[in-house]
Amino acid sequence: MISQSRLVVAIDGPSGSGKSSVAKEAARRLGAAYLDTGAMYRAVTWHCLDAGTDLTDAHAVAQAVKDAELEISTDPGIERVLIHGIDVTAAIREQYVSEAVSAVATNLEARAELVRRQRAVIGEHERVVAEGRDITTVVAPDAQTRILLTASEEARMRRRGLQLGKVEAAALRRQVVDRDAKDSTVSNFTTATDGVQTLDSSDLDFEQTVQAVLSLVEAGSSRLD
Ligand SMILES: Nc1ncnc2c1ncn2[C@@H]1O[C@H](COP(=O)(O)OP(=O)(O)O)[C@@H](O)[C@H]1O
Ligand SMILES: Nc1ccn([C@H]2C[C@H](O)[C@@H](COP(=O)(O)OP(=O)(O)O)O2)c(=O)n1
Repeated sequence: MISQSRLVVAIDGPSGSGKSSVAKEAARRLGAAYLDTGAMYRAVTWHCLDAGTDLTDAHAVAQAVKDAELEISTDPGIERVLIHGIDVTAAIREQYVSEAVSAVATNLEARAELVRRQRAVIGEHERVVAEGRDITTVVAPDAQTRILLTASEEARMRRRGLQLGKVEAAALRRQVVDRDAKDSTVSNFTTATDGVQTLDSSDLDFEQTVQAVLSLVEAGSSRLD
């Protein structure tokens, strides 16, 4: 039984490894809040594109992120992201946002601002599952359970292709492999650092992956008892 009240679970991994869907379901079953940090990067990217911010101007991007009024649901049953009061829940998943997001995610000042906000959200909740690229290493390195969720490139491309429906092979590769290559320049989500447990989901189905995460959480909490 997972008994202690304060619980922070940190999950990182590359695109299509199952972070969002698995972390959300694990949060539901743990009665915990859920923080999708990728949605925060996507939302501020949507805002920069909407405002016509030059994504090659690092100073302008950092300023736009600092000024952004961002609200994100932490209820695993409610997916909702607002920026300056505009509901961008669906828009942030569009291909043009996926292809632009690395420009913001590789801006170190923008990252520092979002990391600060992510830590604040995590601090507001007694129990929380947070996922992204740098949660186990930068945002919440003191989390009880830290997991690097991986899957083979082939499995990740297949999953993302099924999720997106009709999408050209080249666009799929840009959204998975090329984006990960850019994002890897600022965060390490390909190899587990000390104390981070690797969970390879290539040969697991969704339910098996959720169960594996819950087992790691259980093992982590029993170590603390
Ligand atoms: N272990 C798994 N086996 C099969 N499909 C999975 C598994 N984990 C996730 N999926 C599916 O793969 C797709 C991508 O998962 P997602 O959670 O969006 O990944 P990420 O957040 O890491 O990019 C989703 O449609 C999800 O339901
Ligand atoms: N903690 C995080 C979370 C996401 N990012 C970046 C990396 C990704 O390109 C974008 C979008 O993240 P998201 O998790 O939605 O990406 P997926 O499409 O689910 O793989 O944000 C990050 O740099 N750090």
